[in-house]
Formats: sequence, C-alpha cells, structure tokens
Amino acid sequence: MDQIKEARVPCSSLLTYHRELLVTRLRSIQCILDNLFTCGFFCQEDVEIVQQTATKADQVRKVLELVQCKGEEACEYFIFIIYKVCDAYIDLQPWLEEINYNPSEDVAVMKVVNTDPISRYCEKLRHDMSQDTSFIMSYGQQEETRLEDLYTDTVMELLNDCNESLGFLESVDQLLGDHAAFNPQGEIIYVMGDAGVGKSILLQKLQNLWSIKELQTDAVFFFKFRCRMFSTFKDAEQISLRDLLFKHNCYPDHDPDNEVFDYILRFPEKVVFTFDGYDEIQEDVDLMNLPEVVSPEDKANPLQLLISLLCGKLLKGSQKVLTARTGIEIQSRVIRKKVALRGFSPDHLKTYTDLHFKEQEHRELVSIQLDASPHLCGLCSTPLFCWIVFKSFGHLHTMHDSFHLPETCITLTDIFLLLSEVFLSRSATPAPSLLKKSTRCTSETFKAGLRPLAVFAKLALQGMERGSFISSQEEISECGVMEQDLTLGFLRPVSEEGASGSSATFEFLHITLQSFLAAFALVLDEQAAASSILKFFTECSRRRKVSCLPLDSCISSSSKPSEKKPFATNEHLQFTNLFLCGLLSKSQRGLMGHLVSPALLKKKRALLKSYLSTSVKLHLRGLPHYDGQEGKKVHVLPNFLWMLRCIFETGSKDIAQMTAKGITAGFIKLGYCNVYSGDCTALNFVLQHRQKVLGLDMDNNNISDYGVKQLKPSFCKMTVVRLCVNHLSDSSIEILAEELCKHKVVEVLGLYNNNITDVGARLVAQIIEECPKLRVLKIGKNKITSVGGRHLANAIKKSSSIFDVGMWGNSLGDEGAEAFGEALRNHPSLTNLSLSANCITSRGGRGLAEALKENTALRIFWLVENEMTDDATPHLADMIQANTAWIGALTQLSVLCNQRLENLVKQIFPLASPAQVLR
Ligand SMILES: Nc1ncnc2c1ncn2[C@@H]1O[C@H](COP(=O)(O)OP(=O)(O)OP(=O)(O)O)[C@@H](O)[C@H]1O
Repeated sequence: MDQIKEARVPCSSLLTYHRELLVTRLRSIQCILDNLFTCGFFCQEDVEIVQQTATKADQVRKVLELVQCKGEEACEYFIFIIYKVCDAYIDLQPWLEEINYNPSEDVAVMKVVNTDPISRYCEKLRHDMSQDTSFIMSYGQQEETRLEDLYTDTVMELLNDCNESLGFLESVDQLLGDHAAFNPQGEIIYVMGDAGVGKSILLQKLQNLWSIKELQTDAVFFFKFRCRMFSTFKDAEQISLRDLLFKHNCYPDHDPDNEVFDYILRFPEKVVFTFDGYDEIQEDVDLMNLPEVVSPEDKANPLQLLISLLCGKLLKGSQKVLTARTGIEIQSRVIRKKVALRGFSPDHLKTYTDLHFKEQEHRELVSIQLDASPHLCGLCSTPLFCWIVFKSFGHLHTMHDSFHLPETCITLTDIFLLLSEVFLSRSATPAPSLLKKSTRCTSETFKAGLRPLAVFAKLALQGMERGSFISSQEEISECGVMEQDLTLGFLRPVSEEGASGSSATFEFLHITLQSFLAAFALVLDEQAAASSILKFFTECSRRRKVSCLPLDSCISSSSKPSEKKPFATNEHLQFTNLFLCGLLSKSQRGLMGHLVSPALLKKKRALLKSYLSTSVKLHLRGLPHYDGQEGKKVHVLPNFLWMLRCIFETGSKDIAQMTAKGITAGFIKLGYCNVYSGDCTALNFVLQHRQKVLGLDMDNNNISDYGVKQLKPSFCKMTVVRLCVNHLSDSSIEILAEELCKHKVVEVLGLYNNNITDVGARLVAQIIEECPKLRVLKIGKNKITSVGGRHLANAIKKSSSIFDVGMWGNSLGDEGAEAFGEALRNHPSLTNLSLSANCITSRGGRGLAEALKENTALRIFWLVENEMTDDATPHLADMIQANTAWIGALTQLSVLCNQRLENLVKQIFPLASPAQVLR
C-alpha cells in the first residue's frame, strides 16, 4: 500500500507540470475557493488575494501558487475538487484521465461542496421544474392531482419522414434517445397529436423525470416554453437569447461572470428544450423580412429567436422537443425523429380508470358503462375527454343520486356540457351533505349559472376573434368576469411570465374549452344578427388553404404567406363550429330553450342546417373523382371529416341522409385523414343512410377496435374494407368476420400492419371461405405464425375467387410455407402472392417449389427476405424449369438475391430485365 503511495507522482508536481493547461482550462474559481476555504487550506486573506486579481487566468495562477505553498495535501485536495465537481470542470476531465487520476484514501473522505454556478443553476432549474410539473391541472385551483398518481402512458408511435410507422415508444424515457431517429442532421424531436391527446402532459412528464433525475440523459439544463407565450410579445419587442432563457425559466443566482450562459453556448448538446404547441403561434410578424438571428449576443424578436433555435441557427446541437397538433407539417430536414400520439389503448384506459377512481364503487360503475359503450371508449381514448368524463362522473355521482353517464350516443358537446355543469354546480349549490344527495337538474344549474357562463363565453369568443388564447386582467374585467367567478375553474392563471412587465394573465383550462364557450357565446348572443353564428364556418372555408408556418418560412423561402392569419391552424375554429352544431342540435333543445329565446334558437338552428346542407352538397360535388380498379373513386379532403363530425353533432338525420345520397362514387378514400375511433360513430351515422354498396379505404388512421365496433352496422354494404395500419386487434376481426360473413359482399379486405394474431387469422380464414366475392386480402405485417397461416392457406385453397394475397412480414415459417404450397397446387385463381419476410428456410422453399410445379395461375410471387440458403436454389430453379406454362406467364419472381438463380432466370426470361424478375 505504502509502495503504491510512493509510486504516485506528487500532486504538487502535477500542478507545476500542467500549470499552463490548468490556467487555460480551469473556469469556475469560486467553487475551488469555497472548498479550500471551508476545509481550512485557505484563510480569508487568501481568498481575497485571489478575488482581487484582475483576470481569470491570473486568478488561477494565484490559486495554484497558494495551493502549492500550502503543501501536498492542499494540492491533492485541489485536484480532488476538480474530480468531484465534474460538471463545472468538464474541460479538465480529459486531463484527469490523462494523468490517470484516482483519489487517495485520505482525500476521498474529504467533503467537497459544489458551489459552482453551473451546478447551482442546474439544481435550481431542477427544483423549479419539479415544483412546476408535479401536479396535473384540475378543476379550479384548489384541487390538484399529483402527476405521478395519474400519468398513464399513451400510444406513442414512431414515424419516419413519410409518416410510416417505425414501431412504438415503450416509455417517455425513450423520447430523447436515438432510436428511430431517421435524420441524424435534424435536431427536432417532433411530437404530434390531436387536441387533448396528451402532448403537453407528455412534455410535463419528461420535464418532471428530468427534474427528479430519472430521465436517462446527460443534459445539464432543461428549458421549457409554451409557444403561445411567443405571441404575447409586441411586434417591435427585442430580447436577447440570455433573457429568453433566464427570464422565462429561472435566473442563475451567484453568477457574476456569466458562467452559466457561457457554458450553454459552449455545450449546447447539454441543453434540452421543450416547445409546446407550435400550432398556437400567432403569426403577427412578417418573418420573411426579418434578418435571421445567428449570434447569441444579438437581440431579436422572441419569435425570431424561437425559429433560430428550432432551425439550429442558435445553440446548434441542443436537443429540442416540439409539439403540435396533427396536420402541421414541418420540413423533414430539421426533424430528427417523429412521434405521433394516438391516445389511450384499451389497456391504458383500464389503467387510467383504476388510477383515477380511488373508490371501488366508482371504478366498477364506470368500467361497466365503458364496456357497454364502444363509442364512449372511443371518445375516452383521447385523454382530455376521458379526464372530463371521469371527473364529471365522480363529481356528479357524489352530488346526486344515481348519476349515470348518458347512455345514448354521447357527443363531444355532451362532454363539455357535463364539464360546464360541474363548474357551475360548484358555485350554485352548497357543499353536498353526506346524508342527503340532491336531485340533479341540469337546466336549473345552467339557469342559475347563466351569468358567469355568459361572461366566460363572451371572453372565449372575443379571444377567438382576436386570435388569442391568453386574456389580460383588463379583458377579463371588461367582459364582466367577477372575482368569485375565477374560482369556478373555467380559467386558470398563466404561470410563466409573458411579455416583459405584463400583469397577470389567464387562459382557459384547455383550448377546446375555449372553443366550446365561444360556440356558447354565438348561441347565447341575442344582439348580433343570427347569421353571425356562421362566422367561423366562413373563416374556415376561407382559410382552407394549407397553412404556412413560421418554421416553413425559415427553412424554405419559397412560400410566402398570402394573408395575415392569427393562428397556424384553424382547428380551434373547427371545434367551435362543431360545438355550435351540438348546442343547436335537437337533443339540446330542452336545455338551450332555458337559456335563449326559443324563437331565436329556432332561427339559428334553421340557418345552421341550411348552411350545412349547402356546404355538404358543394363539397361532395367538388370532390375530384377518378376511375380505379374498384370503380369510381373519390379521395375526400380532410375537411370532409370535420363535416362528418359536425353532422353527427347536429344529430340531424336529414343532413346525414342527404350526405349519404350525395356520395355518388362507389369508393371513398379516407386514408391518412387522421380519423380516430370517435369519428367512426360519425361516419357510421351517415353511412347507415346509404342504400348502395360502397368501398371504404381507411388505411393509415387511428381507428382502433373501438372504431371498428362503431362501424359495425355499416359493414353490411361495404365491398372494400381497407383498415390497414389502424391498431386493430383480434377483437376487430371478430366483428368483421361476423358482419362480412353475414352479408357476403366484401371483395377487398385490407388488414395490413395491425395486431392480428393466429386467433384473428382463423377468423379471416372464415371470411375467405364464406365470402365468395373476396378477391384481395392484405394481411401482411401482423403477428401470424404457422398456426394461423395453415388456417388461411386451407381457406385460400378452397376459394375460387381470391386472386391477390399479401402475407408479407408475418412468421409463417416452413410449416406455414408448406401449407401455402398445398394451397397453390392447382389453384385456379390466385395470381399474386407475397410470402416475403416470413422466416421461411430452405425446407419451406423446397415445399413451395414442389407445389408450384402444379400451378399455372400464379403471376407475381414474392419470397424475398426469408432464410433460404443456396440449397433451396436448385429446387426453385427446378420449379421454374419444370413448369413451362408458368414460365411463360410469370412476370415477377422475387427470391433471395442469389447469383445462380439470377443467371438461371436470365436464361429463362431473356427479355425481362433482372430487376423486374429478381429483387
Ligand atoms: N398521459 C396522460 N395521463 C393522464 N392524463 C392525461 C395524459 N395525457 C393527457 N391527460 C389529460 O388530458 C388533459 C389534456 O392533455 P394535454 O393538455 O396534454 O393535451 P394536448 O395534446 O396538449 O392538447 P392541445 O393540443 O389541445 O393543447 C390533461 O390535462 C390531462 O388531464
């Protein structure tokens, strides 16, 4: 031991030898001084001597000089401080490695306190962030729920730049990692999702994990911003990057030398930013004409700073998570990774129900009601709506005898009416007595709460018109909101400071609530002309043109925004229109009749109905038709979905009927339209009035099993059922099998890339057997093994109509391949088959080759990405040569890229290019 000690180079010598390096790389002197002083190596006078030295380099020289004077122990402790406070002495860590530093036992027991400004700031940020993020918003400001008690993971799908799925994130912790990062040059992790799907909460969870050091990252700083904050600055206002970071998050204390900011500039990769709600930015400044900010010292408009940060012009290398509503497209070259939030899966919903309801009785009651209503489950797959439904249920059930969630088809308007009822009942009624519950009377609650409701509605509408999600104290007072109204819960204070020096500001609990209240204001208004209820419909149709966002203009200068528009998207206006339809629906006539004069209500309803009818007609007439294999097709525009939602919300059978009739094409494409499970109720509401058969392509949406349940009554007339990439499980296939086998009209069934197992495959086999018109089946990329494969193959063997089967990307294995071989033997109709990527080895290849000798129908056969080795080649070659009829007709054969086979195929197909034949 002593020998080892003796072998060490004395620390004082190390300091002398590396003096130059230490002088250039040692930055935070304060922490060194503090510790040397606390441990008694330095006296006050020593500290003052150092502090009085003019330059930083001289200060280091002084410290080294003094430390060396104090002896070996002081020198050793000096190096130990650098070793312990690695954050602050990051530049010296390589040096410690170089000298192979290992603290001696004597020094290792000594205490080092980290008083470095960077570490202190990091701690302060963590502390503040933890305070800000530990609670989830709730009614009013009194009731708060801990994030950790309620946070439930949602479905987080990873996408590539073409929005194709790359799998799923298992936990928030993986968000910052490199997995599924499709563009290493991009710096933005882009999280998108519909209103209320949980984007903000996901960021909150991420921030919270960082604050409690449970996020796997070496990030030292974490700055969070809400994009709507950037709209609160005046056009001409200019601030520095330093102010943006520090004033709008937290300020570094005890940092006279600006070390924190310097550190951020030097190590941007140690910084994480979250920017929430990119869609909420108001485009008040003409970004095209503003110079780009490239120097971190320059002052600029905050929005410009934001864009420069996002584009990597400022703090290049920092990690940035940006959220926005679905539909906001940002150029792929700035995106590193894309995540689409899809809401609660059935399992998540169950977990959330258990977390939400502490009382067993409530939990059970709600579970029963959810089980009975797939539509309600569909709505509840959006966490915001789920939270409202559960909160309202809890509250109203406690207040009143036998409160149940509405059993009939609950609409979004119903959900927000429930929320308002809860808010209003909090002020109107005294605290519930434990012994006696009151009888619920919704109209009385609304009548009693009409004044506050009307003032909040007015405020919401004014905000919409002004293009603002934030209201000042003056605006609130001008609308007539009183002090006591603020406790109801509609509004909440905005936590972070907006434009510098501004007074307290408020925002609605959620932007969707603002949309709802704005619709309420339109209905309640007895002064304005009745036709003014349509103002946002007009606005939306005027702005239908794809939005041009600030980031677009920053990174591509090709498209200049044609007009000044308050928001990047108009979804909040579409929601207002939707709620207007709901409030003016027949089913709300009773309630609204208590709040508005019946004559005016009637007039408004008639106006709305006539507007909707006309615009649906115009929309359907204007859709481009094109002829495809399946007949006349239309690819509807995203606005069609909003129309369907509005029609459903009105509950008007007439309009639904008219819409169903107006669809003249035999095939509608709703692919990539962001249809979620709740929308299927609206679609079904219209389709149930259709007499003729119809093809429906809903590929690449977020329908889930709840959506399929909602569409159940419509499957009877569907010739094309395309539900690829929609998170379906076997329970959806159960419904499809039941319906499709009953009606036998289906010709095309698309189920590619879902979660179908052998159980579902067996049901699909039943569909093949029982539906004589089925021609096309796409069931690739599911979870089917040889068991399900055998069922499918047996069914295909019996079918004489099927001609195109896509099985790519399952796990059929050799047994499955052999079963398909049997099905192919003498099959009369099957011309296209893909068995690629199915774990088929040479054995399976041989089996297929044998069977194919007796097949004359196959034209296109895919077998790529299997596990066949060279020994399968002679068999496949044999198969090709043995069947002359087949050789003449086969146009594509894709097997393993195999030179022998390639040469052979070239001989057989002298005219075909190898690419056409082999892949
Ligand atoms: N993962 C989750 N676990 C539990 N509750 C959640 C979760 N996500 C969302 N919620 C609930 O839904 C509410 C709305 O979520 P959030 O504000 O995050 O939605 P959003 O996607 O940001 O909506 P918008 O685009 O309209 O701003 C939350 O306040 C919370 O009550």
